[in-house]
Amino acid sequence: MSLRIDGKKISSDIKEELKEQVKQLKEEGVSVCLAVIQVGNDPASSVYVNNKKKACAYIGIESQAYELPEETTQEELLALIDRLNKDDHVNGILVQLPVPAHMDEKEIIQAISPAKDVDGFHPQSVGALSTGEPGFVSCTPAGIIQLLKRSGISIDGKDCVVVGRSNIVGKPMAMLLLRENGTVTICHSHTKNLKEVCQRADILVAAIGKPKFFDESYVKDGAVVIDVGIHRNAENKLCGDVDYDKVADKVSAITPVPGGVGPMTIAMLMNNCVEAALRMNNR
Ligand SMILES: NC(=O)C1=CN([C@@H]2O[C@H](COP(=O)(O)OP(=O)(O)OC[C@H]3O[C@@H](n4cnc5c(N)ncnc54)[C@H](OP(=O)(O)O)[C@@H]3O)[C@@H](O)[C@H]2O)C=CC1
Ligand SMILES: Nc1nc(=O)c2c([nH]1)NC[C@@H]1CN(c3ccc(C(=O)N[C@@H](CCC(=O)O)C(=O)O)cc3)C=[N+]21
Ligand SMILES: [Mg+2]
Repeated sequence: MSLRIDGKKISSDIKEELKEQVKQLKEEGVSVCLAVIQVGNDPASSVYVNNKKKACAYIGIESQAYELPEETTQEELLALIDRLNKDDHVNGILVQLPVPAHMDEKEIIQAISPAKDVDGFHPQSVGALSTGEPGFVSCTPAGIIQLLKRSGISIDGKDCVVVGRSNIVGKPMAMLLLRENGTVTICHSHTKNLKEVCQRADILVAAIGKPKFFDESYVKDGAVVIDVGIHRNAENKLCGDVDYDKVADKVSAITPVPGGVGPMTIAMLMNNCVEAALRMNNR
């Protein structure tokens, strides 16, 4: 029997804590406001953006939604970001990724003030994470650390294998596991003997974006498996990078998709917004 790590429950515990904190702050005259920018209308992005708005409403965070047309120019988007950077009422700014192909994602990320970078994607935030300075941490990996901690799973001294090296998931994940004193290996598409490397993991984080890629042959008996992948099939059913049914019996703990890492990403975004408001008010 393995533990099914309940991200839905843990994220709702965190949202409950944040709701209480936001209520307290309001009484002290401090409000929290997140600006969410979506360019174009990719349906998957719209689902996530909606989940973010709902979470804001639940916690008592004001959300401003900017739904810009696909044809928006880079200059128009940069002008909006500049305006939001200067608006003292706005604490967090998020540009939903991916942006349309004609836009420069790197320049957009760098335009957001690090003080409002609740996604933790700005190079200054990334640098702060790696040197241990205060700064915003990418929500998905931060959420995974919370899932482990709140499930009583220790990271200290464990062999951690992260498969995937994207700037928003794999790399910050590795850095956070290192900060928690894990022994960290990062794998990617050039890794030789991927299966053998994964079989050594006490904690395996799957973030490659390939549906049900990891079956029982990739995991050690009793390992902890974190599934970051999210895929929607023709019947609108969600699955992860891990073949849950094949892996679950062999491991000590595993996150499901949906209801695992995804809800935690949203909860950590809310946490970063509250953090941004606290800092802007010198708390
Ligand atoms: N639940 C959540 O909150 C979130 C979920 N996601 C999901 O997580 C998954 C990963 O997202 P993201 O990090 O943005 O993905 P990217 O596509 O940016 O990165 C994928 C990474 O996986 C590596 N990779 C791809 N195929 C293989 C393979 N066969 N063997 C080993 N490594 C491989 C790539 O290697 P290389 O660098 O060599 O190309 C790359 O580093 C997606 O399914 C995404 O939808 C993402 C963000 C949040
Ligand atoms: N600037 C930016 N910041 C992001 O944080 C960001 C982004 N762009 N682009 C896309 C990825 C993906 N992402 C998810 C958020 C919530 C769920 C989530 O709530 N998942 C639910 C299911 C949701 C559903 O029904 O589809 C679950 O797994 O249970 C998933 C994925 C944030 N991302
Ligand atoms: Mg994120």
